Amino acid sequence: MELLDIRTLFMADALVGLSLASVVFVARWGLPSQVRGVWVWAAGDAVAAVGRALFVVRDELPQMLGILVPNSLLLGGFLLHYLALRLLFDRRVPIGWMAVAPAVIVGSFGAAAVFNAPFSVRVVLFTLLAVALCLACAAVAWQARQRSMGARVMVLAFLLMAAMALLRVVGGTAPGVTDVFAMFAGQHVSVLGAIVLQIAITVGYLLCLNETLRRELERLSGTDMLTGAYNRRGLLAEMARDLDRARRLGHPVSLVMFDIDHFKRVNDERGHPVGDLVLTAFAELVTRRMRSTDLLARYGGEEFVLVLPGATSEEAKLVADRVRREVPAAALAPGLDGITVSAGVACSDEPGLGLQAPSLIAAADRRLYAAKRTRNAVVAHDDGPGGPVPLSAAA
Ligand SMILES: Nc1nc2c(ncn2[C@@H]2O[C@H](COP(=O)(O)OP(=O)(O)OP(=O)(O)O)[C@@H](O)[C@H]2O)c(=O)[nH]1
Repeated sequence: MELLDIRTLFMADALVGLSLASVVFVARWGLPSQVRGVWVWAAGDAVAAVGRALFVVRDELPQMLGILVPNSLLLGGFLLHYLALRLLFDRRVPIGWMAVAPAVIVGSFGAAAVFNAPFSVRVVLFTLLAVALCLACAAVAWQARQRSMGARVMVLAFLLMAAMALLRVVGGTAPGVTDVFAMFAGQHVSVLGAIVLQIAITVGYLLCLNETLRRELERLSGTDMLTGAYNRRGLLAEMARDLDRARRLGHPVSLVMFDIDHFKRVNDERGHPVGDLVLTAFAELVTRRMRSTDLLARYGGEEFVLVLPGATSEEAKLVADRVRREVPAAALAPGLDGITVSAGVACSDEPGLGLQAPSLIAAADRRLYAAKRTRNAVVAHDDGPGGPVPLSAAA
């Protein structure tokens, strides 16, 4: 082990950190704006790497700088990683915390330099702060562990990093150890471990980025670009989850299929951009009245599907009829009121339907077709050989 000079290992550690920073920095190009904080992570790797490199040349620096700057940069790297993780996982950034932490780091190492604190005191100080920051990073990653393999890798690596920092205190505070480059027990293991763990942490972060991108891609491929509602693909994926949940909990699921009446006339008389406004405003109107567990999808041109988990047929009829009554007065586009909608309602509780997407959609579609006979109507039943009868129609 003596063959591996500690300064050389510190330098290798710094070079690995700079390489990781470059990889993350380059990976950031072309990412959608929803993925936040990637450059903060790269900056964290780079800042910590510069801190490690400064340790190597610290004998050339005045004592004040030699103690204050490398320690602060190393701990600053952890702080930036903490911030980047909160941004990546869409957690609120604790502004107060982010302002206090650098002041604590700089203040404590400034004091250590001014009062020429012995190495053992500085090691304990560094370890306390590093362990606190590692645990804070592990805690943020822990909250995302269920949906992310990368988060699990990071939790493990941050915890090992904290454990290694604690072990280093044992050798670093032993009698006679006066310098960061002293050959104390565990010194090699701790520097080599830091190299391996910083690679593991950044690999975990890149995995998280990949998972975030995959989720975003899935979201986009299931979303209707114009209205922001689900598209047919998104509807089927989300509905499968709702139906599974309903099977487990023994709840019904209702489905309403809406169709805007005479929509072609809007396009023909007012133009497609106004038609687009009507579609968007209709989706907004329904969304404002939905529960958080309901889902709205644009099923086709001017056809929308509203899924109501837990709602009975009667409740779904009320929802559909409320929308039907509100739409004509809503002025879905400037100067354009009097638009009407028709709807077909189906519920899994009805005999012959059950918790199956195709049968619910087919029943609601059949009833919508019946409602279209009069338009401005809601139909919730198939009614005998004469076919479905509108439950409610315009007076
Ligand atoms: N502006 C706009 N129009 C669309 C879009 N998708 C489909 N359409 C139009 O929707 C209209 C649908 O017309 P029809 O199927 O005849 O239905 P309708 O005029 O509403 O008649 P009924 O349903 O019988 O009341 C067509 O003119 C399509 O061009 C879209 O994304 N934007």
